[in-house]
Amino acid sequence: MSEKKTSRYAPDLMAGQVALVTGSGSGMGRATALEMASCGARLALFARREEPLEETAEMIRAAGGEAFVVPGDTRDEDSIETAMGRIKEHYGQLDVLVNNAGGQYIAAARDITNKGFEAVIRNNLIGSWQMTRAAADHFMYENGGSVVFVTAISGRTALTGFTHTVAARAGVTGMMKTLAAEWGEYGIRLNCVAPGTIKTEALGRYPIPPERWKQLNRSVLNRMGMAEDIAGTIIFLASDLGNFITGEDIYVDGGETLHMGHDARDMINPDMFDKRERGDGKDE
Ligand SMILES: CCCCCCC/C=C/C(=O)SCCNC(=O)CCNC(=O)[C@H](O)C(C)(C)COP(=O)(O)OP(=O)(O)OC[C@H]1O[C@@H](n2cnc3c(N)ncnc32)[C@H](O)[C@@H]1OP(=O)(O)O
Ligand SMILES: NC(=O)C1=CN([C@@H]2O[C@H](COP(=O)(O)OP(=O)(O)OC[C@H]3O[C@@H](n4cnc5c(N)ncnc54)[C@H](OP(=O)(O)O)[C@@H]3O)[C@@H](O)[C@H]2O)C=CC1
Repeated sequence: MSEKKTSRYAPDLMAGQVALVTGSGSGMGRATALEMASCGARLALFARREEPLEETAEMIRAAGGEAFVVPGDTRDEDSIETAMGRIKEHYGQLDVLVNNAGGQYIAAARDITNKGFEAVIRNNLIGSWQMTRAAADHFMYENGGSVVFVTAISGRTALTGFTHTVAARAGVTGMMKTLAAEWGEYGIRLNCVAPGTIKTEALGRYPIPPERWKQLNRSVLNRMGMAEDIAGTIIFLASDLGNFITGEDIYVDGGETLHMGHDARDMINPDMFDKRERGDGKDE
């Protein structure tokens, strides 16, 4: 028997709860699933590829937790229905949904075709809607629950090369707020977490070397975000700690969106505050 992993939160914070995390085979989804399990939640793990999900499940079980793999695609209604049915059969309940799955490609707006735009909207907006609607239909209208969406910092700032996903994420935030207003009466809370640049497997899929990511990093905390930084905030919102929070949008970006109107380092002297260079901060 392995030793139970120590949680940053109380080990019984989510005891008795079942949580479904999409995109939990890697990155922020995996970190969230692992930490929720260490808080006592029983996990349902959802993504397209089964193998990474099984790895996450093994990590949870090795730490003494409970996890169940339900492969599926957030864009495919049938696979969502199958997943909900299997969760009902296996756990009999669903209290928390984390809509974390997503992804896009980088392209200048003038190179994005209508088909490409629609594909990214389907992956990042419609997928989250379909998951949320199914969770409400099958479980949450009756028993209440909590839904957390992972979006992006684009609510506060432009992201050139990402027009399609910026539109999708803005759609998610608007949808979340409206659902929060409509579904409060069912005891369903909905919130967003907007990550800055987070060091996950996904960044490796861009043609940018790790050292370059450090230079590109604009967090005033002088380090890149880690998946655990996002997981902690998702759990805060999803669990009873966030019991009176709904319709909120929390930025977890290390100050990346502070937007200094003027930076005295650029205007006067790059060393006037300290001698560190951008991106040499503690990174992990
Ligand atoms: C929120 C942004 C913050 C950015 C901060 C920086 C940090 C980044 C964080 C991340 O988001 S990490 C994610 C990294 N990316 C990935 O993991 C890849 C994700 N991409 C996909 O999963 C798919 O490409 C898709 C977006 C879901 C589309 O897949 P789908 O199967 O639905 O469509 P396709 O048939 O593949 O393509 C349809 C259409 O879309 C256009 N297209 C797709 N891929 C590309 C590409 N790489 N480059 C240019 N265009 C693309 C294209 O028009 C396709 O049509 P056809 O040309 O094939 O007819
Ligand atoms: N890393 C970053 O800096 C930022 C990331 N984000 C967003 O945060 C979320 C998590 O990112 P991160 O952990 O970095 O990324 P990852 O790519 O590591 O994780 C995303 C996961 O989503 C799953 N997924 C993608 N599309 C679907 C789908 N249609 N149905 C089911 N599962 C799907 C993928 O698994 P599989 O392929 O097996 O389906 C993958 O494991 C994503 O939405 C991302 O776009 C936002 C801002 C910044």
